[in-house]
Amino acid sequence: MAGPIHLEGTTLEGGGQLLRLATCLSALTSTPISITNIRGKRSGGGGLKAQHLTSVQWLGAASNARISGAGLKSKEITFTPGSRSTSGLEWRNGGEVHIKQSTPGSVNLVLQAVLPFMLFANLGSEDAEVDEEVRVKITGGTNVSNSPSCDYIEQVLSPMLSLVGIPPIETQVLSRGWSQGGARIGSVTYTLKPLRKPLPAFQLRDRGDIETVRATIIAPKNTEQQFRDELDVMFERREAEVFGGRDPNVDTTFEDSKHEKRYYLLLVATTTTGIRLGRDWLYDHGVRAGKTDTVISSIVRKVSDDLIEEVEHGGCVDEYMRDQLVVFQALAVGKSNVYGGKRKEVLVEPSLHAKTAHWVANEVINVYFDDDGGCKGLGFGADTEGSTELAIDENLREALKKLKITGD
Ligand SMILES: Nc1ncnc2c1ncn2[C@@H]1O[C@H](COP(=O)(O)OP(=O)(O)OP(=O)(O)O)[C@@H](O)[C@H]1O
Repeated sequence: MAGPIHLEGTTLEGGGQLLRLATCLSALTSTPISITNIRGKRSGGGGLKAQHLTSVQWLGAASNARISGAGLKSKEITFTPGSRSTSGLEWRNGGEVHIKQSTPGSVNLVLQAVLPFMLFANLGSEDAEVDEEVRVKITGGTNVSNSPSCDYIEQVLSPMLSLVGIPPIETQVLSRGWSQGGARIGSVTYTLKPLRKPLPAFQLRDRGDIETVRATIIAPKNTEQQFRDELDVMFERREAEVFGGRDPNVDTTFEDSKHEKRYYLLLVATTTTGIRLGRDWLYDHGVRAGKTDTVISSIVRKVSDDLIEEVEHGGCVDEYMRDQLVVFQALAVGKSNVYGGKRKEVLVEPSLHAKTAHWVANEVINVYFDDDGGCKGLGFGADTEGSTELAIDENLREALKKLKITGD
């Protein structure tokens, strides 16, 4: 029998996303994998942090996997899932799933690892009551640097997934949990509906015009007015860059961060075709007396610069969505396309995270991403994997051409 598929953890981005995607695809498709040098490109020696370990253990339990080597800081694991037919619905526990972290590790990186499993796992399982909702409560950090915030999940990821055919995911933040330095553990409940049918291929090609921008500010209460004023000035000055020729439509919400060192801003643009582009920044340092204005204006400047860059490329995904959609393209039935936009007439290259996700999907389930962001998915859960299209061998196609019969 062939051994597990080996993945070298320093490949491309070489971080935690490689591990999350690989174990999730492994668990779903019952494909044994081994990963060496886990998070090998991260400082501090790499290896599994609590957040990564939580995800691996949850996926392992849900797929009846044998896991060897998994512990805090471990750099190598072998993950051998049991047969999915025996996993059934055990992981759902009557529609409730509770994943506890005792550290403020990002709840949304745990979600990133487990969500595709939860959505797809019951496809093809005869006993599955697939229309039942699942409430997933995860504790940890709700707003953590270098990861999606709960606000991003609610305002960007969930609406984008709805556009590609995943039922809307409802977000309920029960309490905020902030990352290191005065860490606080929070919790959030996501309510989702596992898929009843294989995911059809999807096309995200038409960006449309920017219709609205929503600004979400979470900061110490006494900074609300400064933030609002700074945003008003920015939008007045940069209206044309954000909205093109359309009337500006900005909606701003403010929440007290209840933490003197936590300033968070998320800007989300929604287009006429329903596309969402989001950019954010969590500023988590102390602010010296008299410097609050400077800090707020640099947060607003940075996030608006980033959003405008996303608007200007004309693509249907922001940098982060692009890698987070990869798993859905990889599992869909048929060829999905995601237009990433152009800068100076040249296609925007996928980020290193996106290229890493392409590589992992190729290694574990043998699907291929082309340079334009297209991928013919595995067709997970379909009777014949990947086959809504009639598969015609190239030789046969040539022969048919000679007979003037097309196979298209
Ligand atoms: N500001 C953001 N908004 C939305 N998503 C984000 C943001 N920053 C990062 N991400 C996403 O979070 C994921 C981070 O992956 P990464 O491999 O860096 O994870 P990690 O577990 O933090 O790894 P490591 O600890 O090894 O850095 C990627 O999917 C990336 O798109």
